[in-house]
Amino acid sequence: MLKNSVSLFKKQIVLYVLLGFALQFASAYGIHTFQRLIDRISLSSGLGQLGSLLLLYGVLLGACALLNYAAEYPQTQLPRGLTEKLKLLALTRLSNMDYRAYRDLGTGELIQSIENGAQAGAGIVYGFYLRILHELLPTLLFSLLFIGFYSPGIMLVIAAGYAVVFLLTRLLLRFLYSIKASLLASQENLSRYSVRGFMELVVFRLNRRYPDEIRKLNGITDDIVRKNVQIRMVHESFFALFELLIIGVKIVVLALGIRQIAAGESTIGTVLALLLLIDKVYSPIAIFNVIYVNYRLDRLAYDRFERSLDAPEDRNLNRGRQVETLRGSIRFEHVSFRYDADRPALLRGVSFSLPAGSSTAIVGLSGSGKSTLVKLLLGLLKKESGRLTIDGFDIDELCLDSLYARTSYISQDAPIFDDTLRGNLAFDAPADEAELLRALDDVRLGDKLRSLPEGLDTPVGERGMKLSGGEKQRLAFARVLFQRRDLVVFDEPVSALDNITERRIMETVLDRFRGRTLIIVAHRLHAIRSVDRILLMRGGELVDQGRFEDLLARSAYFRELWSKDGDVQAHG
Ligand SMILES: Nc1ncnc2c1ncn2[C@@H]1O[C@H](COP(=O)(O)OP(=O)(O)OP(=O)(O)O)[C@@H](O)[C@H]1O
Repeated sequence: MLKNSVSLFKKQIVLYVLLGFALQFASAYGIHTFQRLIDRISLSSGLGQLGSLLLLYGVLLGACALLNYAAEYPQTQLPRGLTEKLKLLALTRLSNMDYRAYRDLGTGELIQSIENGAQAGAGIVYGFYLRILHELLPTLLFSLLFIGFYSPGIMLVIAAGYAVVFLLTRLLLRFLYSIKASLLASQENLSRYSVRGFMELVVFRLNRRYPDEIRKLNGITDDIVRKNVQIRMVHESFFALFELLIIGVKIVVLALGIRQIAAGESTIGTVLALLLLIDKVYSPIAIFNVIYVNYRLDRLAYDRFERSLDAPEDRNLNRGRQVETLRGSIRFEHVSFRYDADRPALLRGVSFSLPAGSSTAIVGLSGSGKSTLVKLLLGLLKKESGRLTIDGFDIDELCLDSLYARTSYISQDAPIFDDTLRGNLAFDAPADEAELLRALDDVRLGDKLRSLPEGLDTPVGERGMKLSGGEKQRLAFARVLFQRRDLVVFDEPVSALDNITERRIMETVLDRFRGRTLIIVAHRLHAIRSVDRILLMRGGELVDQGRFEDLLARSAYFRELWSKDGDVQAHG
């Protein structure tokens, strides 16, 4: 992902590096010009040329200021741009991810890991590689060039200083590495616990868990603050030691310089220029050590981020035979599936065949595998064995994205997302307002809509929090009615509806989708009495199938379910 995001900023990167070389050349040449100026004045020689030297010095200082200003543009754009693009690339990867791998990711941890990882990725590119190319390399190159010109012997003192700095850094890194690793883990934990606390107010309030949750988060926050302070203090100790080292080198150079001036072997200008160049030549090495430490720490966060998104892609989401038209005949032949390799298969040898344009209900007790079956049929989960065809084509050969263009699905868990009513019905696609209203009227949400001052532009809140459970389900129904796709799959769409609303909506749905393939997972059997076929699931097996009356007549298990359903209706 890092390479992809870098390739988006090629031009800015080249500009940034060139500006760095130009700037450091102007700066080092400026010091050299300064030395010549001082020597002309102190030695009172050639004062006639002072004006042109002064002008050159001014031009070089001015060029430094302008180049510094010009560098502000890529300097601001690159780190921000790289961070944001990495986040987008993370979402792109997520959008193609295998559904099961996605289910295994924890939202809170993932969000924090993406935030940390995107910043770390930008830190690696901008804070490390580009800083070396833009600043450290040119500074070092031009400073050494001019120092070599004045006094090659000083290079030895500089080399000895470099060795000390490197030894210090190695010690530092080992220490910082372990603090950073545990800091990242604490940050992800903090995010995980706070996200669940923020999202699940009712669960935590009614179970009276907030004081404990806050206490737990308090401990983690203290730990994060402590580790951040530790990292900072260790970093700063390096700078303090480094400054002492430079002071030592400068005193030695000054002492030698004074002796040489007294002996007439050097000039005041040369000693001043050397002192300035020593600062310049050491600063890249100090900066390098700090950014190298940061680079290694960023790598830690970035690798964590890559790992969390390093899940397999859905192999036929965007590949395979395009579904141009969908008649909707579905066939399962001895299909088996398991969630965990070390546990027995959940679905075993399931076989059935649904003609195009028929309506089917899948019924059975909780945990019998109904939702799993539906997710296999939609290609979200992949079967372990057997054959599953849609319109005669093996689902593994179909391009799922083209199947989804012709399919509507309402999942069991909140099918509503954070947007307006209009957004939840039509996403961002332009939609005919009258049609949207008709769909809302069909699910008895028309009156509610007309009472809202913002109408279709009313926000529904995160996961539809501003709607009742039944309104959420009805809004999801309205989306499906509005979409009018060829294959429609509902996974327990009516659990939050009262009997009267449920019956009306089911009648509307069966009527509107007559002639299209309709599959409904249902707990309440009275709602699906009129479907063409019922699949009866028990413990991961398809134990019977047929019309409602036929099953009632021949299946004791179906009668048992029906009698429980009757109890609910009688008491509900
Ligand atoms: N991601 C998963 N990993 C492991 N096991 C899972 C996973 N999802 C579901 N299961 C298990 O598979 C079994 C069947 O689940 P499924 O959701 O298909 O049942 P269901 O018949 O739709 O139940 P319900 O009527 O309660 O929705 C359950 O025992 C469930 O715990």
